[in-house]
Amino acid sequence: MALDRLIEAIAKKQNPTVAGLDPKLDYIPGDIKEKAFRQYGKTLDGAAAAILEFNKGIIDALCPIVPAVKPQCAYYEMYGWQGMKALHDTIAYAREKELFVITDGKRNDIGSTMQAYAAAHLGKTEVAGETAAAFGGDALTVNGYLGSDGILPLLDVCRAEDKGIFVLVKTSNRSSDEIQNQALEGGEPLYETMGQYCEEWGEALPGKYGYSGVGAVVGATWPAQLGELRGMLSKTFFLVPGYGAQGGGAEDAAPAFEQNGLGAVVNASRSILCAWQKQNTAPEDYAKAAAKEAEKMRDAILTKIGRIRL
Ligand SMILES: O=c1ccn([C@@H]2O[C@H](COP(=O)(O)O)[C@@H](O)[C@H]2O)c(=O)[nH]1
Repeated sequence: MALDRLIEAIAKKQNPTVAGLDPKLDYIPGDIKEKAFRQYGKTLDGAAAAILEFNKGIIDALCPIVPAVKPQCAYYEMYGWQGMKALHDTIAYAREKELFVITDGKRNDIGSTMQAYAAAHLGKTEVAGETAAAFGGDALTVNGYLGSDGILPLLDVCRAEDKGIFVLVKTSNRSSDEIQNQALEGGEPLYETMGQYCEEWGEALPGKYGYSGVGAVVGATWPAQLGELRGMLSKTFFLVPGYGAQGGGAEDAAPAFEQNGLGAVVNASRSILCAWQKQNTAPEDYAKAAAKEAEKMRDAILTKIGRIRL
């Protein structure tokens, strides 16, 4: 089961974090952009070339440190098909370096359309009897708020292709309580019900460490809810965004973990990608600065949760 691979990588590297690859052009050193623009002009091709070179530098520096990366589709889609090619090439490069790839697409739709998303991001696409993996990540973030028919098609693909999903349960953004905290008939907040669905959907994808292939997204910006959901959802592994730029810290993320240090992987994107700007590092050392920031994040979380034991 795919999340077993993530869990093993977390334990091997003693690092329960994932580096987000959200490569805005503003975060990319001038030299990389100028080189790409000289070759392709200030065009979508030029932007995509700069993004790919930047990402490769980040991946090279981070692959001994982090178990996983999380490219956010939006930052690639905004550069058209050229950006989507950079997403494809980034995923392929990260997997070559044996990193677990969580594609952050937050996809959802009716069942038939979900089959297409499942093929695109987790499985294979059929072309006249031949098949090919379109993007080839290891897991995809999805929105469960359309209900089971939007999730079930993914589970078949996850089982067949050894992939996983992370379902939005309690998102990190400030206004997530407007809808996700609404009390249902029994008085429980909506996010709890979504969490229970993750446990139910996960029964189809059991894993060897007690967690299923259906994970939940729960923000580090909501530590009380993180702890509450950790207590309720014993088989659901958490993807925890909101660390760093959104204000969450190690203490906030800690309730996502069990006593053995398992249970969650914490994401940071901007704080890692922009570390060179914050630390006032020379632009050519952007990847070293990212590695330093990733180590700092790892150490801060390990100080709170202790050694990770399988
Ligand atoms: O609840 C959610 C779900 C996803 N995200 C995504 O995670 C990263 C966070 O980036 P930072 O720069 O570390 O804030 C980004 O891709 C979001 O789209 C989230 O923040 N919250």
